[in-house]
Amino acid sequence: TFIHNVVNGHSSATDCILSPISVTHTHTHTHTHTQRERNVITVTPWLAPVVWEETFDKTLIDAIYKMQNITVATTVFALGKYVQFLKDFLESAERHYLQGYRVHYYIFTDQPEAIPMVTLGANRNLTTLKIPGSSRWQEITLRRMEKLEKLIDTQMINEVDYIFSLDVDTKFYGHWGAETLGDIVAVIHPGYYSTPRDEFPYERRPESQAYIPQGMGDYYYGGAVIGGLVEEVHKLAKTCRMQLDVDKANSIEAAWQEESHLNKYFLYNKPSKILSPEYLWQDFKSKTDDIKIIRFSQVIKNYAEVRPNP
Ligand SMILES: CC(=O)N[C@H]1[C@@H](OP(=O)(O)OP(=O)(O)OC[C@H]2O[C@@H](n3ccc(=O)[nH]c3=O)[C@H](O)[C@@H]2O)O[C@H](CO)[C@H](O)[C@@H]1O
Ligand SMILES: [Mn+2]
Repeated sequence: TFIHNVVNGHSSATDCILSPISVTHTHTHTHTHTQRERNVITVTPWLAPVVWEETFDKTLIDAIYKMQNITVATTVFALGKYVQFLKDFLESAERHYLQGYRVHYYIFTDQPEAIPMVTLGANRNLTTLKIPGSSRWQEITLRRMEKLEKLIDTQMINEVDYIFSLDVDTKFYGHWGAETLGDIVAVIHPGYYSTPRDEFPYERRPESQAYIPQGMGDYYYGGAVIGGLVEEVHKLAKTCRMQLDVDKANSIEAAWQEESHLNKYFLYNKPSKILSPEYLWQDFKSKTDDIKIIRFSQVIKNYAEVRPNP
């Protein structure tokens, strides 16, 4: 292997993503001035890998997954003005996302006629699913769990192996391959990867089903990427949907809608693999030394212009 890990931190509770187990990566071949030190975790305290550049061997991973002839469903929601993001999302996915794998995009939209013509590669398909629009953006993101659950129920169990649910206001800039596949996969939110745990924007009101008490929680996960085996993602979507229903009945909406419920779910059902912020960056943020490559990123958007309500 081309990496050796030097574990030099404490292995106790997680206060901050950079501190729980500090792992320093060093190339075995020494290049003195180009080498940048990273101080990031590559495995969680429950022994799930955190995927960063240089922690995996792409050729070896492809050798494992190519043999399995897998299909990866990819769901994306584009309602209201968010249809404008589809072209860049799809074109960049066709350049970088799971190249060489069977990919089936499912696009939920209120405007099927607005879906751009994008030439898809071999073994890549796209299905459009018409759903009603909404005058509240919160309602749109909240409904993703229910739609995901129903989609898996109705057409996926026998057709698809893995699934990713992705935000549409995004673009791929670099390799996103089979190293992202796992039983149940979360991504670390780029805005909070070096934030102390007690400052994570979890839902803090006990009245909500998404409640996470101070002192608890592992990481702050982004709602823009959820992935895993179809059965596992179904369980996640169904659980979150039921919790969202309870909140709705109690007239409470979690701080960050379905993202809050996702974080609650992952507190009690640990992800088996975690994607580093290389897999969910934000275009307005400049690259830090820990990030060697930006693979997928939120584009800059004018909230007031694209969302149906403030
Ligand atoms: C980086 C990240 O993790 N972003 C999360 C964050 O803010 P974001 O600012 O990323 O939320 P957002 O406005 O992108 O909404 C999430 C997604 O809902 C869809 N959409 C939304 C509004 C609309 O009018 N039309 C439409 O299609 C679209 O697929 C979009 O990508 O919090 C949201 C919930 O509060 C979601 O959890 C997002 O995933
Ligand atoms: Mn987004």
